[in-house]
Amino acid sequence: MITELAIKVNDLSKAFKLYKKPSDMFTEVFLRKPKHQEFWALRNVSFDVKKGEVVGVIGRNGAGKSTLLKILAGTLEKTSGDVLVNGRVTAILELGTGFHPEYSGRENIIMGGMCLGMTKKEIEYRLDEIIEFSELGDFIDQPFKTYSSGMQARLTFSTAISVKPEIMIIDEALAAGDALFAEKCFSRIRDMMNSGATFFFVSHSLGTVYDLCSRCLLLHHGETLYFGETRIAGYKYEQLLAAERDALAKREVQGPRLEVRSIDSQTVAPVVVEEENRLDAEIIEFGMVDAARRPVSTLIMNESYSVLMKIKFNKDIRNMSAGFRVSRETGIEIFGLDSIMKNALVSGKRGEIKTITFSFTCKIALGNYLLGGGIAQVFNDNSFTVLQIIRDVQTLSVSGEQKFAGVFDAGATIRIE
Ligand SMILES: Nc1ncnc2c1ncn2[C@@H]1O[C@H](COP(=O)(O)OP(=O)(O)OP(=O)(O)O)[C@@H](O)[C@H]1O
Repeated sequence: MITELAIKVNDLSKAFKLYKKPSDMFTEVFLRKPKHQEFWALRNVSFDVKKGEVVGVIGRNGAGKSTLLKILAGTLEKTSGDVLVNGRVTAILELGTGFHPEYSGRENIIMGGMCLGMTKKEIEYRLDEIIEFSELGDFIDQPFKTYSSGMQARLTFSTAISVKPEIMIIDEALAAGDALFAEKCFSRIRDMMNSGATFFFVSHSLGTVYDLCSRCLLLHHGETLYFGETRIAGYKYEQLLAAERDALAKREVQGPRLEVRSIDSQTVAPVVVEEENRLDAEIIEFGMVDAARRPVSTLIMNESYSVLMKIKFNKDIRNMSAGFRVSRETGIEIFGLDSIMKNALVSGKRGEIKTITFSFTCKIALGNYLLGGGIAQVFNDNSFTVLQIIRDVQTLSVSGEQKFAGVFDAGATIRIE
């Protein structure tokens, strides 16, 4: 039933006209000579969002996410297709949209609230609550133009949620706030979800999407690559990223190239493509799994996981060390283990396949990480030869409730005497 839908988009396309120089636009308008090229930012996108549903939009830069949100919010014209938005919409598209740079935060809340359809009386009634939520303190009376992007995000979000929208459309606005403010917003979003509000939002953080969304739209070059179950959308997005990272890291990887099989096939762990050029031993499967040994890419704090590594021996090898690393996207290693560190060396005969399981409890901070691994042959004098290194083959994100400061939970305790 259409009334149960908050958003329905059918075959939506958007073309932008690109002109080589500004004068071409005038030539086109006045002389009626076509002087533009068409660029399709969205092509035949269809999906629907049920009332009370939280749907995420993911995709690489330029995929068409903002264009889609602007069309839904009514600030951009579509080229073709049907768009139905059923309910009172509040959109946070760009930080500070509708706010006046010279006015103070307080004045902008009043103006912004009125733009969102509140009466002056209603806003004045809620003003203290909005300022308190924004945590801007004394800065609330400073001009908006002096605010950092995080402070702008605080004011924008605090004002927008005060109207109690039926449908909330958010374009990555929360990313500008710090982690604590984002947490507070997420908890408010959860409250609003429970009271039946519909959310449609863009995020570059898969952890956030996994945390909040029931379904997810993956856009790629303006087209729908996938719409449906959030984990599958996230996995397909990771495949895209991994393929591009793989292309970049190709020169660093020794041995055969890795590919990630589709989640629709039987196995989801990365699998080696067969090639002539065999290594003495090679990693044929590698990836993160949960306690039930199902492949995962989102780790929940304090739950148990394993890194599985399957090695195939192409000749008899004695004493091999296998290892993995979990790193920040900046390259800083956060944790890992080499089997030699635990005096656990792996040996095998030609044709044999061995599976190594590294188990751990997730004690790292919320955020995104990369998983890599490698194998090396260890000799009697403790020297070694690297056989294969696979860098950053999987993107991981950690979610849950963080009850420690920094990047690692060392189990610090408190005693008050
Ligand atoms: N006004 C415009 N005129 C011409 N091209 C545009 C315009 N707005 C967007 N585009 C193009 O449309 C494509 C989609 O842009 P959009 O901003 O929707 O991407 P996005 O997925 O939101 O990217 P990001 O993650 O970087 O915010 C891009 O190639 C962009 O250059």
